[in-house]
Order: sequence, then C-alpha cells, then structure tokens
Amino acid sequence: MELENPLTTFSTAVQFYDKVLSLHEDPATPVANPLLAFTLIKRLQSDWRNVVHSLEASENIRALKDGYEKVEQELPAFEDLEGAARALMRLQDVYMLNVKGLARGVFQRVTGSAVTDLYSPRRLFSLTADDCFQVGKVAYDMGDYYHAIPWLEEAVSLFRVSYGEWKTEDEASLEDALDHLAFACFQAGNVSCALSLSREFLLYSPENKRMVRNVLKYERLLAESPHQAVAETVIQRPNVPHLQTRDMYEGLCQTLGSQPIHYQIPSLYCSYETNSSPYLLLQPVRKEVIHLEPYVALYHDFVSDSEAQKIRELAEPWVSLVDILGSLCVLHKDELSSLLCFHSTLYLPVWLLNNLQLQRSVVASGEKQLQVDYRISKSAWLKDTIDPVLVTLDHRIAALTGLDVQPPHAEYLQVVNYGIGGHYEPHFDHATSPSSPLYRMKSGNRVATFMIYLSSVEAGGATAFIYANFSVPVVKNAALFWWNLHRSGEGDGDTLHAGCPVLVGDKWVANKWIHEYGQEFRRPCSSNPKD
Ligand SMILES: O=C(O)CCC(=O)C(=O)O
Ligand SMILES: [Fe+2]
Repeated sequence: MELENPLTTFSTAVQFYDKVLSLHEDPATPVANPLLAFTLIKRLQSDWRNVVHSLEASENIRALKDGYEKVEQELPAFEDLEGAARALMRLQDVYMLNVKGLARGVFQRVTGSAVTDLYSPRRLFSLTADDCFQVGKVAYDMGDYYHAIPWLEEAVSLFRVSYGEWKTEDEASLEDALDHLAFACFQAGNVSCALSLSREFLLYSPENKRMVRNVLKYERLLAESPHQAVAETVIQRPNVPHLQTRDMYEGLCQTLGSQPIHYQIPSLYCSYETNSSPYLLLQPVRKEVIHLEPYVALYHDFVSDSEAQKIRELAEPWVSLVDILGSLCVLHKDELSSLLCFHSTLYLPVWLLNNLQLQRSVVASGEKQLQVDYRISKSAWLKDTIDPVLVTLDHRIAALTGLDVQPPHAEYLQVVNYGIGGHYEPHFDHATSPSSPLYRMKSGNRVATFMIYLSSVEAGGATAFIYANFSVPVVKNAALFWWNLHRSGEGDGDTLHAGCPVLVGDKWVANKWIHEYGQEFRRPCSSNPKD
C-alpha cells in the first residue's frame, strides 16, 4: 500500500491519543464518575492492547520508516552535528559563556562572581541531558577534555534528575554520561572524581567488569599517591596553532562591538560624504571615520533594506534556508519530523551547503579551493550582469571611494552568510605572499575592502581589528571601508581583522575587493611607508 501522507495513516491513532489526552485533563474525574472509571479500566485492559496490536499500528510504523527513509539522504550527517557542537564550544570560549547557563537557555558570561547577560532570549530554550551529552561526546572523541568535562557534567546532573524517564529519541543514558565523564576526569588528572563517578555507575550496572576494574585501578592509584585526589594541573583549552592573536581577538569580540566614539577622540569625525561626485550630491552618505591608522570608515545606510534583501536573494537563487526547513516540515508533519525540522535550524555548516547555491567559503578564488575551519561561512560570487542592483551598487561604491571598481580592477561582489557560531578568524584581505592566487587577476594586490552589512544580528558577529584594537558592531545596511595597502604598495600589517562568531542571528555581508591597478591616479602612490 502506497502511503503518501503519513498523517492519514496516523489519523485514527491520533484520534485515540487525543481522546486519552482529553480524558486526562482533569485527573479527579475518572475516579469520581463511574462511567469514566469503567472506560479507564477498559482502556487500560483492552483498548491500548487493541491499538498496539492493530494492523494500523504496523502500518504507522511502516509509514514513519518510509517517510524517514525518503528524507534520510537530505538530513544532516554526523559531521554536521559535530560542526554544530563545535560551534557551541566556540561560542562558549569566545564569549566566556557558562555551560550550565547555556543548558538552561541563557547566554551568560560568568567571570568570578560577576554574571553578565550577553543576550536575553524572548523564550528560554533549554537543552536536554542527551543534548548536553552529545556536545560533550564530540569533544571527548577528539580528546578535548577541556570542553568535554563541563558538558558531560551537565549531562550527568540532568540525567540524574530525570532518571527513569527514558525518552525514545535519546541515544545516551546516565550510565553513558557517567562512564564518559569518569574517564575524562581521569584524563584530566582528577582520580577521585573518576572514582566517585565510576562507583555511581556501578550502582546502576554492577555487572560491568570494565568499570569494576577501573574502580580498583583508581582506588590503587589514590592509595599509592593520595595527592592525586584532585586535579593537579588545570586542564588547558586546546590550542589553535595558527592563531597567536587569539586572546586579543576574543577580547575584542567580547566587547560585542565597541567602536571608538568620535566625540571622545577629536581626530575622528562624522560627515555627509559627497566626494564631489554629482551622483552623491543629491544623496550624500553619512560617513563615520572610525580609525585613522589604518584608515577605517563606516558609511551608514549605504544600501536600502530592499537592496540588502535583493543581494541576499541573488546569492541563494533557488532555495532559501526557510524553504528547505519548510519543505521538510511540510512533507512530514508527524512527531518525528517536527523534531527534525525544529532541530535543523542548528545544523548550518555542511548540510545546508549541499542544498544551497551558496558554497562553503574558501579563502581565495582558484580551481582547487580548500575548505577551511578558520572560516565557517557560506559565500557566493555575484557577477554584475546578474542584476541591475549590482551595477547601481558598483556606481555608488565608485562614487564614494573615487576608485575604479570595474573588473579587473575589482572582484565580483562576494556575499557571505554566517550561521550560528559562524566566524572568520584573524586574517588579511590582501595577499601576503607573491604566490597568492589573488594575483591571478593580473591587477595587483587588494588595495581596499568595501564590506557591506546586509543584515543585523541579535548578538555577536562584530568585525574586530586586532592590532588596531577596536571592533565594529554589525550595523545593518552600513558599509565598512578600509585600505589594506599603504600608498607604497606594502601591505598594512595593522589591518589584521576578523569576523567574530555570531552568537545569535544570521549575519550576511558583501565584500567588494578593489585592486591596485586602475587606481594609480585615484590614489597616487607615495614612498612614505606610513602613508
Ligand atoms: O564578517 C566580517 O565581519 C569580516 C569578514 C571578512 O573579513 C572577510 O570576509 O574578509
Ligand atoms: Fe576580511
């Protein structure tokens, strides 16, 4: 039998379930009313059995499995789950978030006794014991006990509270969490913690020989050297070798975007920019000089809401995030798929990339493009001929900067989308080596960056200038401009910058990278290395 709509098959079972629910709305009624008391007993004695053993029940199971198998290929893979877990850990690190708070659905930074709310969600969304276990397990499997321990601790305490309330969708149990946490504690050098967790494990599974052996081993270790009772060494956060500037970067992200204020520093100013261009005389752009060396300016309301939306749409022409999630949810409106659809919002990194025209970001153009972990986002390159809005945009950029932005003097517009936890670690936009693929355009290095914020974000996602020591919050529709090169053609080392992880929201930016050639008369060179 072909079961197109799982809902049809579920309908009688659903009716029965609804009936039961409604009968239980008032818990005292069934006992008080003899008719209801009779039907309760009948229900428990025979109705449920009939439902469970009915042909319909087997058909329901088959329909559920069929429905699941149809979408299985399109569902997130394990690497997506891993990516989402690592994104949570990144947010935890960069914003110094407290895991206990995260599990309760709040975004709090706890430093000593000070608690700061970084973001207050309108509705609290808490994690289950199994959710916390899965995050901890991802870290555990990578030997990252620094992250594994707090997540597994949270899983253990949540599983303890709900012990005995097994949920079908859960993969792990209290025993699993205790087992993993005990070993992680041992790895971190805390033998007494490992011992007490292992003993607790044995209360539930006394037959487990491996755990019995572990307990004996921990007891022996403690008897031999009692000072091993507590961790001697504070476990270090795993180091990211390519990121020596990590502390500065994270410090700037934690300020959640705190750009220098012009009235505090008189050399910075705000003005209406026309750049003597007839194009801008009619509609000057509000310019805020944010920094002088390197020169960084923010142009407010550089695009309109509709232009920003249009550009985002051009980058994902055939399907949007909402469409994918929507179609999954609409296709399978049963319990299982509503869970899937709900959770899919988290699985951003790899799964969506396969479904969207946007591609996972690579660092520079070229045939062999490597996906990299230090840039977690998706991007698309938009040629001007795709839509007139891109031509208008180019004219506006040229008028404002006075630079030639026609190819090959500038690259196509690159649209970037960062999901939750998406970020771009400290980097230069310009080439720092003569073999860089950036030179393939044969128009020199990237002299300037013009970056437009196409969305707002609810928290996080600032653009941080590491050595210059400031960060710019995401200002929707504004554009950030800076010179990457000195007038001498040398790269300006002070332009090292990063896109901070997005804490809450969906960040979109568009980059127009302008090259050296074509600008000779527009930005004359100078031999002064500071210019
Ligand atoms: O997203 C940001 O704030 C910075 C992006 C960036 O630096 C880049 O795409 O090169
Ligand atoms: Fe950049």
